[in-house]
Amino acid sequence: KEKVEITKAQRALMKVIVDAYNRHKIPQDVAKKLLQDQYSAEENFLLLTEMATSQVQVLVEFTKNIPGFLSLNHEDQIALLKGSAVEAMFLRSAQVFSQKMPNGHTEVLEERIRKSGISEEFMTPMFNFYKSIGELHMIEEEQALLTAITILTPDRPFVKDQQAVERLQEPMLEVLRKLCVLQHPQEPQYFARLLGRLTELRTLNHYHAEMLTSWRMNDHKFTPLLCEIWDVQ
Ligand SMILES: N#Cc1ccccc1NC(=O)[C@H](C1CCCCC1)n1c(-c2ccc(Cl)cc2)nc2cc(F)c(F)cc21
Repeated sequence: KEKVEITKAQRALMKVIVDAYNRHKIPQDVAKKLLQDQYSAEENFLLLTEMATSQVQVLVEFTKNIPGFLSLNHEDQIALLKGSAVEAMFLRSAQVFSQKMPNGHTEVLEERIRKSGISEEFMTPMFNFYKSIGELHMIEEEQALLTAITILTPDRPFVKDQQAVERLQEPMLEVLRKLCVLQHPQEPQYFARLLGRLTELRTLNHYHAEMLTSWRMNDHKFTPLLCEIWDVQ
Protein backbone atom coordinates (compact mmCIF):
# COMPACT_ATOMS: atom_id res chain seq x y z
CA LYS A 1 0.00 0.00 0.00
CA GLU A 2 1.68 3.25 -1.11
CA LYS A 3 2.30 5.61 1.85
CA VAL A 4 1.30 8.98 0.40
CA GLU A 5 2.41 12.10 2.17
CA ILE A 6 2.12 15.75 1.09
CA THR A 7 5.44 17.50 1.79
CA LYS A 8 5.71 20.90 3.47
CA ALA A 9 6.63 22.49 0.13
CA GLN A 10 3.60 20.91 -1.56
CA ARG A 11 1.33 22.10 1.24
CA ALA A 12 2.73 25.61 0.80
CA LEU A 13 2.10 25.47 -2.97
CA MET A 14 -1.48 24.26 -2.37
CA LYS A 15 -2.10 27.09 0.12
CA VAL A 16 -0.91 29.71 -2.41
CA ILE A 17 -3.23 28.30 -5.08
CA VAL A 18 -6.28 27.92 -2.81
CA ASP A 19 -5.85 31.43 -1.32
CA ALA A 20 -5.56 32.90 -4.81
CA TYR A 21 -8.56 30.87 -5.98
CA ASN A 22 -10.72 32.04 -3.06
CA ARG A 23 -9.56 35.65 -3.39
CA HIS A 24 -10.50 35.65 -7.04
CA LYS A 25 -13.93 34.05 -6.93
CA ILE A 26 -16.58 36.00 -8.81
CA PRO A 27 -18.02 38.53 -6.29
CA GLN A 28 -21.72 38.59 -7.14
CA ASP A 29 -23.31 35.15 -6.97
CA VAL A 30 -25.00 34.59 -10.33
CA ALA A 31 -26.77 31.45 -9.10
CA LYS A 32 -28.60 33.53 -6.46
CA LYS A 33 -29.68 36.05 -9.12
CA LEU A 34 -30.94 33.29 -11.40
CA LEU A 35 -32.87 31.66 -8.54
CA GLN A 36 -34.47 35.00 -7.59
CA ASP A 37 -35.85 36.00 -10.98
CA GLN A 38 -36.63 34.73 -14.46
CA TYR A 39 -34.86 37.00 -16.97
CA SER A 40 -35.42 37.56 -20.69
CA ALA A 41 -32.95 36.12 -23.22
CA GLU A 42 -31.51 39.64 -23.66
CA GLU A 43 -31.05 40.13 -19.90
CA ASN A 44 -29.50 36.66 -19.54
CA PHE A 45 -27.10 37.32 -22.40
CA LEU A 46 -26.04 40.61 -20.82
CA LEU A 47 -25.59 38.84 -17.46
CA LEU A 48 -23.44 36.18 -19.13
CA THR A 49 -21.22 38.73 -20.90
CA GLU A 50 -20.80 40.64 -17.62
CA MET A 51 -20.00 37.44 -15.71
CA ALA A 52 -17.60 36.21 -18.39
CA THR A 53 -15.83 39.59 -18.65
CA SER A 54 -15.27 39.82 -14.89
CA GLN A 55 -14.26 36.15 -14.83
CA VAL A 56 -11.46 36.81 -17.35
CA GLN A 57 -10.21 39.69 -15.18
CA VAL A 58 -10.36 37.39 -12.14
CA LEU A 59 -8.52 34.68 -14.07
CA VAL A 60 -5.65 37.05 -14.87
CA GLU A 61 -5.28 37.89 -11.15
CA PHE A 62 -5.44 34.20 -10.23
CA THR A 63 -2.70 33.23 -12.73
CA LYS A 64 -0.40 35.97 -11.40
CA ASN A 65 -0.39 34.03 -8.11
CA ILE A 66 0.65 30.75 -9.72
CA PRO A 67 4.34 30.36 -8.72
CA GLY A 68 6.50 30.80 -11.80
CA PHE A 69 3.74 32.00 -14.14
CA LEU A 70 5.07 35.55 -14.35
CA SER A 71 8.54 34.20 -15.21
CA LEU A 72 7.14 32.57 -18.37
CA ASN A 73 7.69 34.23 -21.74
CA HIS A 74 5.09 37.05 -21.96
CA GLU A 75 3.52 35.87 -25.23
CA ASP A 76 3.18 32.43 -23.66
CA GLN A 77 1.40 33.94 -20.64
CA ILE A 78 -1.16 35.49 -23.02
CA ALA A 79 -1.48 32.26 -25.02
CA LEU A 80 -2.19 30.28 -21.82
CA LEU A 81 -4.83 32.80 -20.65
CA LYS A 82 -6.49 33.01 -24.06
CA GLY A 83 -6.42 29.22 -24.40
CA SER A 84 -7.94 28.48 -21.00
CA ALA A 85 -10.41 31.33 -20.35
CA VAL A 86 -13.46 29.55 -21.80
CA GLU A 87 -12.62 26.30 -20.02
CA ALA A 88 -12.11 28.17 -16.74
CA MET A 89 -15.53 29.78 -17.20
CA PHE A 90 -17.26 26.42 -17.76
CA LEU A 91 -15.29 24.85 -14.88
CA ARG A 92 -16.37 27.71 -12.62
CA SER A 93 -19.98 27.42 -13.84
CA ALA A 94 -19.89 23.66 -13.18
CA GLN A 95 -18.57 24.23 -9.66
CA VAL A 96 -21.33 26.79 -9.03
CA PHE A 97 -23.93 24.37 -10.42
CA SER A 98 -22.63 21.50 -8.25
CA GLN A 99 -22.47 23.47 -4.99
CA LYS A 100 -24.77 22.22 -2.22
CA MET A 101 -28.12 24.04 -2.42
CA PRO A 102 -31.43 23.69 -0.52
CA ASN A 103 -33.77 21.02 -1.93
CA GLY A 104 -35.19 21.83 -5.34
CA HIS A 105 -32.91 24.82 -5.96
CA THR A 106 -30.61 22.99 -8.38
CA GLU A 107 -33.65 21.95 -10.44
CA VAL A 108 -34.88 25.58 -10.58
CA LEU A 109 -31.38 26.74 -11.53
CA GLU A 110 -31.19 24.13 -14.28
CA GLU A 111 -34.62 25.20 -15.58
CA ARG A 112 -33.59 28.90 -15.61
CA ILE A 113 -30.41 28.05 -17.53
CA ARG A 114 -32.35 25.84 -19.98
CA LYS A 115 -34.66 28.79 -20.67
CA SER A 116 -31.93 31.46 -20.62
CA GLY A 117 -31.56 31.70 -24.40
CA ILE A 118 -28.97 29.03 -25.12
CA SER A 119 -29.86 26.86 -28.12
CA GLU A 120 -31.31 23.46 -27.23
CA GLU A 121 -28.51 21.49 -28.95
CA PHE A 122 -25.89 22.65 -26.37
CA MET A 123 -27.89 21.74 -23.26
CA THR A 124 -26.97 18.05 -23.18
CA PRO A 125 -23.16 18.39 -23.46
CA MET A 126 -23.16 21.32 -21.03
CA PHE A 127 -25.31 19.70 -18.33
CA ASN A 128 -23.59 16.33 -18.80
CA PHE A 129 -20.35 18.11 -17.93
CA TYR A 130 -21.89 19.96 -14.96
CA LYS A 131 -23.32 16.73 -13.57
CA SER A 132 -20.07 14.80 -14.08
CA ILE A 133 -18.25 17.53 -12.13
CA GLY A 134 -20.94 17.39 -9.43
CA GLU A 135 -20.55 13.60 -9.03
CA LEU A 136 -16.88 14.15 -8.06
CA HIS A 137 -17.80 16.14 -4.92
CA MET A 138 -14.51 18.04 -5.18
CA ILE A 139 -13.11 19.84 -2.16
CA GLU A 140 -11.97 23.42 -2.76
CA GLU A 141 -8.28 22.43 -2.89
CA GLU A 142 -9.07 20.06 -5.76
CA GLN A 143 -11.15 22.76 -7.51
CA ALA A 144 -8.37 25.34 -7.18
CA LEU A 145 -5.63 22.94 -8.35
CA LEU A 146 -7.78 21.74 -11.26
CA THR A 147 -8.26 25.37 -12.38
CA ALA A 148 -4.50 26.03 -12.15
CA ILE A 149 -3.77 22.79 -14.06
CA THR A 150 -6.27 23.82 -16.78
CA ILE A 151 -4.52 27.17 -17.20
CA LEU A 152 -1.07 25.52 -17.29
CA THR A 153 -1.91 23.28 -20.24
CA PRO A 154 1.31 23.18 -22.30
CA ASP A 155 -0.26 22.35 -25.68
CA ARG A 156 -2.43 25.45 -26.05
CA PRO A 157 -2.23 27.12 -29.49
CA PHE A 158 0.78 29.44 -29.99
CA VAL A 159 2.64 28.40 -26.80
CA LYS A 160 6.35 28.53 -27.74
CA ASP A 161 8.12 27.12 -24.66
CA GLN A 162 5.88 24.15 -23.79
CA GLN A 163 8.57 22.60 -21.54
CA ALA A 164 8.53 25.69 -19.30
CA VAL A 165 4.75 25.32 -18.89
CA GLU A 166 5.09 21.58 -18.22
CA ARG A 167 7.61 22.36 -15.44
CA LEU A 168 4.93 24.51 -13.74
CA GLN A 169 2.05 22.10 -14.36
CA GLU A 170 3.81 18.95 -13.15
CA PRO A 171 4.14 19.95 -9.46
CA MET A 172 0.44 20.90 -9.47
CA LEU A 173 -0.49 17.51 -10.95
CA GLU A 174 1.65 15.74 -8.33
CA VAL A 175 0.03 17.61 -5.41
CA LEU A 176 -3.43 16.94 -6.86
CA ARG A 177 -2.60 13.25 -7.31
CA LYS A 178 -1.55 12.92 -3.66
CA LEU A 179 -4.57 14.92 -2.48
CA CYS A 180 -6.90 12.60 -4.40
CA VAL A 181 -5.29 9.50 -2.85
CA LEU A 182 -5.61 11.01 0.65
CA GLN A 183 -9.14 12.39 0.15
CA HIS A 184 -10.62 9.40 -1.70
CA PRO A 185 -8.69 6.32 -0.43
CA GLN A 186 -11.46 3.95 -1.55
CA GLU A 187 -11.33 5.33 -5.11
CA PRO A 188 -7.86 4.70 -6.58
CA GLN A 189 -9.14 5.92 -9.98
CA TYR A 190 -10.43 9.24 -8.63
CA PHE A 191 -7.41 11.26 -9.89
CA ALA A 192 -7.78 9.75 -13.37
CA ARG A 193 -11.52 10.59 -13.35
CA LEU A 194 -10.69 14.17 -12.35
CA LEU A 195 -8.27 14.57 -15.28
CA GLY A 196 -10.83 12.96 -17.57
CA ARG A 197 -13.13 15.90 -16.85
CA LEU A 198 -10.51 18.22 -18.39
CA THR A 199 -10.85 16.30 -21.65
CA GLU A 200 -14.66 16.75 -21.50
CA LEU A 201 -14.06 20.44 -20.74
CA ARG A 202 -12.09 20.87 -23.98
CA THR A 203 -15.07 19.62 -26.01
CA LEU A 204 -17.15 22.50 -24.57
CA ASN A 205 -14.52 24.82 -26.04
CA HIS A 206 -15.68 23.86 -29.51
CA TYR A 207 -19.28 24.80 -28.71
CA HIS A 208 -18.84 28.09 -26.87
CA ALA A 209 -18.65 30.52 -29.81
CA GLU A 210 -21.76 28.99 -31.40
CA MET A 211 -23.54 28.92 -28.00
CA LEU A 212 -23.12 32.68 -27.89
CA THR A 213 -23.91 33.60 -31.48
CA SER A 214 -27.00 31.32 -31.45
CA TRP A 215 -28.36 32.88 -28.24
CA ARG A 216 -32.10 33.35 -28.91
CA MET A 217 -32.00 37.10 -29.62
CA ASN A 218 -30.81 39.51 -32.31
CA ASP A 219 -27.73 41.71 -32.32
CA HIS A 220 -25.37 39.97 -29.85
CA LYS A 221 -23.11 42.64 -28.30
CA PHE A 222 -19.77 41.54 -26.78
CA THR A 223 -17.30 43.51 -24.69
CA PRO A 224 -13.89 44.12 -26.41
CA LEU A 225 -12.29 41.76 -23.88
CA LEU A 226 -14.70 38.98 -24.81
CA CYS A 227 -14.07 39.53 -28.53
CA GLU A 228 -10.41 38.94 -27.70
CA ILE A 229 -11.00 35.84 -25.60
CA TRP A 230 -14.00 34.29 -27.36
CA ASP A 231 -13.89 33.66 -31.12
CA VAL A 232 -16.85 35.94 -31.72
CA GLN A 233 -17.53 39.10 -33.79
N1 LIG B 1 -21.76 30.54 -12.59
C1 LIG B 1 -21.04 31.14 -13.21
C2 LIG B 1 -20.19 31.88 -14.01
C3 LIG B 1 -19.04 32.42 -13.45
C4 LIG B 1 -18.16 33.13 -14.25
C5 LIG B 1 -18.42 33.29 -15.58
C6 LIG B 1 -19.58 32.76 -16.16
C7 LIG B 1 -20.48 32.08 -15.35
N2 LIG B 1 -21.63 31.51 -15.93
C8 LIG B 1 -22.80 32.18 -16.05
O1 LIG B 1 -23.03 33.24 -15.52
C9 LIG B 1 -23.87 31.45 -16.87
C10 LIG B 1 -25.30 32.02 -16.77
C11 LIG B 1 -25.34 33.46 -17.31
C12 LIG B 1 -26.75 34.01 -17.34
C13 LIG B 1 -27.69 33.11 -18.12
C14 LIG B 1 -27.65 31.68 -17.57
C15 LIG B 1 -26.23 31.13 -17.55
N3 LIG B 1 -23.83 30.03 -16.50
C16 LIG B 1 -23.51 29.04 -17.36
C17 LIG B 1 -23.12 29.24 -18.77
C18 LIG B 1 -21.89 29.80 -19.06
C19 LIG B 1 -21.53 29.98 -20.40
C20 LIG B 1 -22.42 29.62 -21.41
CL1 LIG B 1 -21.95 29.86 -23.09
C21 LIG B 1 -23.65 29.08 -21.11
C22 LIG B 1 -24.01 28.89 -19.78
N4 LIG B 1 -23.60 27.86 -16.75
C23 LIG B 1 -24.00 28.08 -15.48
C24 LIG B 1 -24.24 27.21 -14.41
C25 LIG B 1 -24.64 27.73 -13.20
F1 LIG B 1 -24.88 26.95 -12.17
C26 LIG B 1 -24.79 29.12 -13.03
F2 LIG B 1 -25.17 29.59 -11.85
C27 LIG B 1 -24.57 30.00 -14.09
C28 LIG B 1 -24.16 29.47 -15.29
